[in-house]
Amino acid sequence: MAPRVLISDKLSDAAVQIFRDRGIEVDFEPELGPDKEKLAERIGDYDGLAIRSATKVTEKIIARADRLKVIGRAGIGVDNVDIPEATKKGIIVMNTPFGNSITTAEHAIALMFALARQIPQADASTQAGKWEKNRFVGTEITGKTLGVVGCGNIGSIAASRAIGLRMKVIAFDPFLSDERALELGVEKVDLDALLARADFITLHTPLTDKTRNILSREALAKTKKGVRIINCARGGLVDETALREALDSGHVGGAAFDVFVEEPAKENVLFGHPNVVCTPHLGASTKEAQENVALQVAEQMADYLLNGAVTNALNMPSITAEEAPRLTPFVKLAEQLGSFAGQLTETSIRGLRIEYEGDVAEMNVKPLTSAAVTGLLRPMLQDVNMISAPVMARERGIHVEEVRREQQGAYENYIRLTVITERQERSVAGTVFSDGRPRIIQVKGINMEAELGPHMLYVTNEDKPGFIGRLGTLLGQTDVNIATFALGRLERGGDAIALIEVDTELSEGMLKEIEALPNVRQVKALEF
Ligand SMILES: NC(=O)c1ccc[n+]([C@@H]2O[C@H](COP(=O)([O-])OP(=O)(O)OC[C@H]3O[C@@H](n4cnc5c(N)ncnc54)[C@H](O)[C@@H]3O)[C@@H](O)[C@H]2O)c1
Ligand SMILES: O=C(O)[C@H](O)COP(=O)(O)O
Repeated sequence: MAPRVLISDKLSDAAVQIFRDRGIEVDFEPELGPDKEKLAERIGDYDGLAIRSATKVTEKIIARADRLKVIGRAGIGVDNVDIPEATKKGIIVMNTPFGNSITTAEHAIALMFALARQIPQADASTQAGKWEKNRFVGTEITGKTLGVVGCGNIGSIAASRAIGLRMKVIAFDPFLSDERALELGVEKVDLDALLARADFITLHTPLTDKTRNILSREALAKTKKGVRIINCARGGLVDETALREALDSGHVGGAAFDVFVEEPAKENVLFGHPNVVCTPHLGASTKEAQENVALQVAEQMADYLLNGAVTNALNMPSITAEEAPRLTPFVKLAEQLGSFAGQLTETSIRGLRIEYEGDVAEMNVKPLTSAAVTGLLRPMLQDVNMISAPVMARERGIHVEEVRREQQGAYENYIRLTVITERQERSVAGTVFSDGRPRIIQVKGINMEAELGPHMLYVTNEDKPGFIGRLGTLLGQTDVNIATFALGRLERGGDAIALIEVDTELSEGMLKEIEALPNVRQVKALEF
């Protein structure tokens, strides 16, 4: 069945065409985005949801999204998506981090000019027939200082445009390296220095707990008299009430806002001030940017739904379209190894070491590690998936270590997973043969070769004659059919392991009877 995608926001038509060309069924219903009730009713029918900022993908929507595999944001900000809930449910959230950056930086520069020359006010006055030449005396921006708060993709483009306009650019961004600042030609400063020196301040950070009200009342008080403030990033970065007061007192000379604490902003404390310029979240709204993000998000979502390739996901490591088919059998092996170890572990897990050897060590092992952790945690946490597993392991204090060795041993590729508990370390290893099917090749240091089926019987025993016959007879007497039988031992007469695939689920009573056989140490039914 072809995957189905819902576009619930005003995306460029280009996205619809891409989905169709790739054989994906698509419903383009931009009116559903703002209608939470209707969206909740419909979301259960779709594998993919493509959005901009008008669709709020809340916990409630996600709870009804039983088929949903991917949410694609045609744009940058994903603060309208409940990512932890999506993660719990195994839904990938992806965005298009660069497609609208230039356009948004240009909007910030446009707003800076609008403030410097009061263009919207002068336009309104002129068209009202007033010709107020003396009222609109502006300020030249050449030689002025622009303070950039958040010098990432958009902030750095805005900085480069401002440098081109012969401004001096200073930037506050704790994650901006000295090398990058040098390369951009900006001076790295702390926030207080930026506030004290900037003639214009432009904000380009995401809205986080750290950046909320980064321009607070106190911060605004530290700015230079007459400063002009531009916000094209997110509402909530500036205390709007405090800014209004600073505008009223004349301390702040002007403010140009594209984003607001509450959107759509039908009313706002900034509205009506003569030195305020507002646009309705237009930062990304150019034909070029909208085509970029729509095309990109549709391609990314189609790649994921059709081939398992992951690009620009916020809750999953990337997998390219080329590597996706190659990784698939290894993902299965890693999950089986994790599940094997998880089902045998009864005490709390402290750590997990995953060793990749041979060919597989040269692959993108991040998804394999996620699969191994998923398998390991599933016996304890039913709802875990490849997307949520790394977060869940971290939350439970399970330290995950990846080791890669490119040299080959006896196998072309080899994955060994070691679970570390308070009491012991237990390892299980496997490989993928050229038939693309995973095999278990070592359990607790004992070599064997077993393919895992849905119902497995795991028995550890002392290597003594007669054991296999007794076990076979017992299973036969109770009508349990053996599909495959793999054996291994440390040495003659030493520890031995039997891994047997049976056609039916094993009852508790059956397991007890096997446990009672001579020389048996441990018996476990494993499900895969
Ligand atoms: N108005 C619009 O239509 C529009 C369009 C596109 C993007 N945006 C918004 O613009 C913002 C920036 O987007 P981007 O693509 O440049 O993001 P980005 O991730 O490339 O850059 C953000 C920068 O903020 C910095 N930062 C993080 N925390 C900080 C802090 N506490 N103090 C200072 N700097 C901090 C980061 O180090 C990073 O360099 C986002 O919020 C995005 O949603 C708005
Ligand atoms: O984060 C973004 O990409 C911008 O805020 C654009 O939002 P929009 O797609 O709703 O215009």
